[in-house]
Amino acid sequence: MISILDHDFSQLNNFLTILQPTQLLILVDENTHEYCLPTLLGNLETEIPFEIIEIEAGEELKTLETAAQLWEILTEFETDRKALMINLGGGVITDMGGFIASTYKRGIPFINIPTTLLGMCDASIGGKTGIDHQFLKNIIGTFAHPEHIFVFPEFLNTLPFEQLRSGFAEMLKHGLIADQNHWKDLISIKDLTAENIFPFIERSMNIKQNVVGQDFREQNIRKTLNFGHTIGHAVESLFLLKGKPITHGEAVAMGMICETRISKLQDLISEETETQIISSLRKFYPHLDITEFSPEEILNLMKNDKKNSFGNINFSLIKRIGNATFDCSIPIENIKEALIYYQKLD
Ligand SMILES: NC(=O)c1ccc[n+]([C@@H]2O[C@H](COP(=O)([O-])OP(=O)(O)OC[C@H]3O[C@@H](n4cnc5c(N)ncnc54)[C@H](O)[C@@H]3O)[C@@H](O)[C@H]2O)c1
Ligand SMILES: O=C(O)C(=O)C[C@@H](O)[C@H](O)[C@H](O)COP(=O)(O)O
Ligand SMILES: [Zn+2]
Repeated sequence: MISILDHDFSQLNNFLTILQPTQLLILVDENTHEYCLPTLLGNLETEIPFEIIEIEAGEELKTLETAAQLWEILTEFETDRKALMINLGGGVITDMGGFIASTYKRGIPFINIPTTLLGMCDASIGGKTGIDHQFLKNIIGTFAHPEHIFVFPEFLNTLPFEQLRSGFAEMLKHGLIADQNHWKDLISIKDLTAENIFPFIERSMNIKQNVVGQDFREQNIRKTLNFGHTIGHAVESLFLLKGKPITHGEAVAMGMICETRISKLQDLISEETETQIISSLRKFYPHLDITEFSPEEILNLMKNDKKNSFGNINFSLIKRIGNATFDCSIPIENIKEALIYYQKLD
């Protein structure tokens, strides 16, 4: 269940009164500690004891090492199964916090309070939790729904532009895979500001919720939410590995350009549609220099994509704007051609 709330914390307070957890564990990173926690604490009306757990910000921390530290902290706090984890942050915090909560003592309840655009429109919804391992994105994780998602759009006021643009990529993806009008609305935005994006956030949340509602464990249609991620995740991992992390949304935007090209190479879309999608994405996202990565390196990482089966790299592709398909096994030559095409766009 999702509640979008305009500085109204009463629903959250009522939720806590009804649930009566034994303890609150509020997971934050250094930035959400500074920018979001004071608002949350200033509005919580509860006698339930709480602990603040802070980790450093960034994808680099979404690891097994951090997970082990967090599990240890919970045992030190003697956290029991009736405690509630509150994930206050972006996708790193909700992925990591959801993973810790869903595995500690085989699972304690958790709620997500997303503080980034990406978290609000995508990561906090749908119950995919997890961590990266050996630079493979989300390779260890669980499917576990939060008890509730509380969205306070005011948290976007302190979000840096690059992070807003990152979340916007997932919104564009929602338009491309499920709703032509949403895509049109989004690409018409001239200036990417929280104020301009705000009217379209709920539509993105609904698209994600609707898809997840049909296929929680990603056996079929949920794979369309992974459009842009087969290549995007591999490239995101490589930048992380080289110590030059990029945002998830930048990687997904690059992945969507390549996977749109693949959709064309597979004759799923016309040249006109291909051009429209790629030129719109390029308007919002700077070109990524991937020349230091060979196509083989990228392909190698894609071998561990979670959508693969029987040794095939399976893609989710576009059939038309607002409609996607999945489980498309693509010849290696076409994948390489799309990567070379992207390099030449610079
Ligand atoms: N589970 C899912 O369905 C899902 C979906 C999409 C992405 N993801 C994952 O989410 C992660 C990316 O999430 P993200 O983009 O939110 O990154 P993030 O959590 O790293 O947040 C981005 C940056 O913004 C800062 N920040 C957060 N809220 C802020 C605020 N209100 N004001 C100022 N700064 C703030 C953070 O400290 C961080 O530095 C990736 O690991 C990605 O794989 C998961
Ligand atoms: O919720 C989903 O399903 C998605 O694919 C949404 C993606 O935007 C998100 O990045 C997700 O974490 C990717 O999942 P993964 O299974 O490819 O790790
Ligand atoms: Zn994503």
